[in-house]
Amino acid sequence: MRLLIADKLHPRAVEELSALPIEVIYEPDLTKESLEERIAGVGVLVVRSTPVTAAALEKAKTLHLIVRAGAEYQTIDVRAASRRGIYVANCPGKNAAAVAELVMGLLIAVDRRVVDAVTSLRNGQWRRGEYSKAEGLLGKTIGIAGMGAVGREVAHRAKAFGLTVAGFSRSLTPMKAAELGVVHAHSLEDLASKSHILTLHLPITERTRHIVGKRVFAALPPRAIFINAARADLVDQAAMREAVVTRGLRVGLDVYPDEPRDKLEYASDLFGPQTPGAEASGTWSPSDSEGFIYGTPHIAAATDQSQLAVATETVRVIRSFLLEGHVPNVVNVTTTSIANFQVVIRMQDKIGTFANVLSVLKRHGINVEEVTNSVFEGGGASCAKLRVVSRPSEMCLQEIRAFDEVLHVDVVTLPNLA
Ligand SMILES: NC(=O)c1ccc[n+]([C@@H]2O[C@H](COP(=O)([O-])OP(=O)(O)OC[C@H]3O[C@@H](n4cnc5c(N)ncnc54)[C@H](O)[C@@H]3O)[C@@H](O)[C@H]2O)c1
Ligand SMILES: O=C(O)CC[C@@H](O)C(=O)O
Repeated sequence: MRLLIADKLHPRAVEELSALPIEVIYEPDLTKESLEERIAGVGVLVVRSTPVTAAALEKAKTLHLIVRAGAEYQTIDVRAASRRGIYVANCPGKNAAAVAELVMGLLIAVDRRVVDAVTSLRNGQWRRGEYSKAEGLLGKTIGIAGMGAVGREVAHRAKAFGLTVAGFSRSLTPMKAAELGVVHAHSLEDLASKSHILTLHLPITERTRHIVGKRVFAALPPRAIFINAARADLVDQAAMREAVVTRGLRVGLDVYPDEPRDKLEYASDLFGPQTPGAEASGTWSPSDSEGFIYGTPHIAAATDQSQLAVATETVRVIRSFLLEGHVPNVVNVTTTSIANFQVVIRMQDKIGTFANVLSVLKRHGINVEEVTNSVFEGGGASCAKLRVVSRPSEMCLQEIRAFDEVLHVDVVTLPNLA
């Protein structure tokens, strides 16, 4: 089988994958288009940000598994993969610490105007008075939207800075919030109204797209700090820029709506003055009462620690698939079965017995949803468990029992498996 790594992956993982019984092809520069040309004949695909489209999957006749070496998987057409019976797995939480570290970095950088202070020193200036006006973090409240892997890492670090943590998240109940030591918010606006700092750690979905707009910014106090190291499309960009001008919002970003993929240039007016008509110049820096935007070029997950943790998890997923037939972190296998009954069949482990049982079920119009089969020591007998939607009739069961090789047949109503 062939394994194609279509993005940069930590060298240690490439080495470990090469020790598995699979031919490893490392092509980190593949793009959406060139992947379509290279995917034929591949059994396992590893990607980070290279998109996997339905068009590529059309050509992926031998593909079994796609591993996204990262947290989310929206760059993969998961529906198209599911239609073709291809597993999609990810590496949840493995880069969370690195993202949280950058969030804390952006937070302090924004509060202390570190970037402008350094720029000023680089220009030969000593503007100590101007850069001595930070508000400080101790005693403030940070609102965390999305208390998943990254959100919790941020909470942990924020507490060490003496911040009160408030959280809003889909499944965060007041009781769970109390257990985590965070103030519970029942909505994003409620969270903003309780916070001096708002940081986003939500996934992008149809429900969360542009979830942060005018009302959320209006609920934040003037001069609040806003951090987004999650996804740009969570935010109404125009509303954010307006809040910078009208409410002195101070912003730290790692993600952008128009991130360049294969270029080294990024022409943007985001980091200059936001006031309409104000001229940007190389030496412009915000006054101490002005809002502003700082940014990093989508590097939150890019620490060596994080890349190694993600790569190690990628190897674990592939090794488990190849050696045990099990896919950890799979995201596209249904977890809710429509089966209502389990047919338990003990039989002699002989060629054709199982096929005979299936042909009886087929004749009686019964579709099998899930199957497990265990072989007993010595190899003489096996026990198959077939999950089905409708209860097989007595006649159907009698036909199965009539085979000499069938030792016992039982039907159990799910989820009562005793
Ligand atoms: N900048 C980067 O390099 C970088 C790196 C890693 C992750 N990320 C992004 O950070 C985000 C969070 O990552 P994570 O690993 O913590 O994910 P996660 O799945 O562990 O956490 C997401 C949290 O959001 C909550 N949530 C989902 N939908 C919600 C909704 N509609 N309303 C309220 N809460 C909702 C979930 O319950 C969960 O607690 C993702 O968007 C991810 O892509 C960015
Ligand atoms: O691979 C990367 O560096 C991007 C990471 C991040 O955006 C993710 O979704 O995990």
